Amino acid sequence: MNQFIYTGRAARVVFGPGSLRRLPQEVEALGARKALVLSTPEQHDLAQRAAALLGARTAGVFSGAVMHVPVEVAREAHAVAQQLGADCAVAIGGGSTIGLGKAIALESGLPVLAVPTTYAGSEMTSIYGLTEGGLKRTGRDDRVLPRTVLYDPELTLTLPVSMSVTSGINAIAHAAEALYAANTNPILNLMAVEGIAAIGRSLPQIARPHPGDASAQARLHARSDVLYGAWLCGSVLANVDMAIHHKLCHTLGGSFDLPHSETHTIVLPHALAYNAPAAPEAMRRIAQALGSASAPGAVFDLARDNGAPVALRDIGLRADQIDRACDLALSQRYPNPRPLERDAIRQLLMDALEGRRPA
Ligand SMILES: NC(=O)C1=CN([C@@H]2O[C@H](COP(=O)(O)OP(=O)(O)OC[C@H]3O[C@@H](n4cnc5c(N)ncnc54)[C@H](O)[C@@H]3O)[C@@H](O)[C@H]2O)C=CC1
Ligand SMILES: O=C(O)/C=C\C(=O)CC(=O)O
Repeated sequence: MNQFIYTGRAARVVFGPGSLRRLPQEVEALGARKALVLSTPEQHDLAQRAAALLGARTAGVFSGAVMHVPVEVAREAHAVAQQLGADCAVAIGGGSTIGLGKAIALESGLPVLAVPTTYAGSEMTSIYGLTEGGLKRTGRDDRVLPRTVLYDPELTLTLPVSMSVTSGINAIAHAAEALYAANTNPILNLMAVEGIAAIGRSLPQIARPHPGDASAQARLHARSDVLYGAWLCGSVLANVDMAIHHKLCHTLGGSFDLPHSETHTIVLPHALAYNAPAAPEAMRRIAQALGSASAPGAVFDLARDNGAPVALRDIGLRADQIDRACDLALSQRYPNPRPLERDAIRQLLMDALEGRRPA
């Protein structure tokens, strides 16, 4: 029998090709007069484009966003926002840039307008992450939830194929863990399955388009479908507890400096295999959404067949770091369908290190 608590989140979502053009209206609708535009150094030109669209509503551009939001960068960006008298932050980019917007909001309460250009899903969550002294901590605070999100699939056309695949699987991870979270509910399950299915069917079209699918329209259609899936997957992450998969990835990212979406992509099949005996219904739904008989196998194949890395060794982890990663991951308590068993988690990490396909 259903029994659940569901808190709807209040973000305004504008979705569709060309949505970026609505930026000035949407900043105005927030009641803001001066926006600080945030980006990574690599997306400085895009930030300048957003600033040009905003015209007199631009306070300035800060292009210093860095993955996992080091506290030093968060403090610097907050100081710049104060100096320039910004009353709103426009975060244009992936999870790193949106994370920086969240860090400013956490400190100052400034509203954030997010324009995501990857599939990480951070724009839909009130989860923030900050890294200090080699440790990443995450928290939840409603102040950091972006008030408005502009999803413009045209902005994702430049996302390299490799990053598109790993970022899409990062989004699948949110939905997969939602399906076995103790605090999930029927609405979230629907969104999770739909999100996984959209990403599962359209990622291969981005990575390996058939000759007939190579037109600009077909490419945009596939990008739009994956972005739609990412929106759903981010929305479900916002409402559930993160379990072993996300905790392992945060440990590997925060303490071993591994890249975020690649780490998610490699660890997810093994985290699912770990939890499979304790969460059979979630596995059935994930497998079905991906058109397969096995959830761990389907995620592994989606990565491998579309050119993503499948071994932690290949993105910089060494075998002699596994024990420390295991200790760090076990040093926190968090809900997980299967109890946290050291030997089995060590084996999970070894399998991920070597890139073995889960049985
Ligand atoms: N708080 C939350 O709910 C979530 C937070 N995150 C956080 O987000 C960070 C990772 O974000 P990601 O989106 O994976 O990567 P990212 O934001 O670090 O982007 C990776 C690189 O790709 C570039 N890039 C992004 N979009 C592009 C595009 N369309 N075209 C060309 N280049 C583009 C960026 O400028 C950057 O150089 C991590 O710190 C992670 O913890 C991720 C998911 C959810
Ligand atoms: O670091 C954060 O901002 C917190 C959450 C996530 O990164 C979610 C994820 O692991 O994709």
